[in-house]
Amino acid sequence: MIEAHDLELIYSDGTVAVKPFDIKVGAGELVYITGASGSGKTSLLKLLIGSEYPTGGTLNILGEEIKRGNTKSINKMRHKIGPIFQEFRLIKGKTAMDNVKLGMRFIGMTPSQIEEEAQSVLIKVGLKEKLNIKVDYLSWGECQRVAIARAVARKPALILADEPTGNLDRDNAIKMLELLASFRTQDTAVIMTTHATHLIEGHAHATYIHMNRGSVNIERQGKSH
Ligand SMILES: Nc1ncnc2c1ncn2[C@@H]1O[C@H](COP(=O)(O)OP(=O)(O)OP(=O)(O)O)[C@@H](O)[C@H]1O
Repeated sequence: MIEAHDLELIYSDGTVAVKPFDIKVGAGELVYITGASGSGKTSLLKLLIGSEYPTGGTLNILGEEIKRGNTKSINKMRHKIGPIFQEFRLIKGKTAMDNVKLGMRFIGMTPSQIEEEAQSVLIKVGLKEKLNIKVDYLSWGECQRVAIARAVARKPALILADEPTGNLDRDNAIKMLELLASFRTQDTAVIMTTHATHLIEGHAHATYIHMNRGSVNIERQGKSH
């Protein structure tokens, strides 16, 4: 799914956000990217979403070579991933259902399949009562769930979430981590950044990417699936 060799990201002002490292992520893996504030977690995730380009090394995601200028490959890759951004990027004035359905436009389902799938995923994330409410009237936590539903309804091969526990109290953070981990299947890998190391430590069958000032240390616990 992901294969990186000597992958590096240095921003144009010279900040070394990700120091060269190698990794392979296979189908069905659950990967946590952890580290202190400013250690490079979001920068690494941006490389994996194709919103930053490697300044060194190679990166292949879902069979596409990710490098500056490879627009076609990057667009192809983006169609196969489900990103969940910190700021959600929902469309205001549209309902939860509409937001999820808009994310499913290009995946070759019939309108009735789209309707059915969008509804089923929104129910799975706990929004059965809010399907037809405009996102403008939903709470922060509910908007987060709409964003998750929109990402997973496309049936992506890779789900990538940036700091999904950020604004949540301990109990809700645990539930959110469990919800995201539940989308891992034999064909789908789930990757997320998180500050909440105390909540994920010891999770069997997970890969941990520990970041420290751009240095990357990878630890695998148990089998990946
Ligand atoms: N666009 C940018 N240009 C230059 N430097 C940047 C840019 N974005 C981030 N940085 C710097 O790169 C380093 C890593 O930042 P990054 O946002 O990846 O860290 P993080 O671990 O995700 O932090 P946080 O947990 O606070 O979100 C930091 O020193 C940050 O200031």
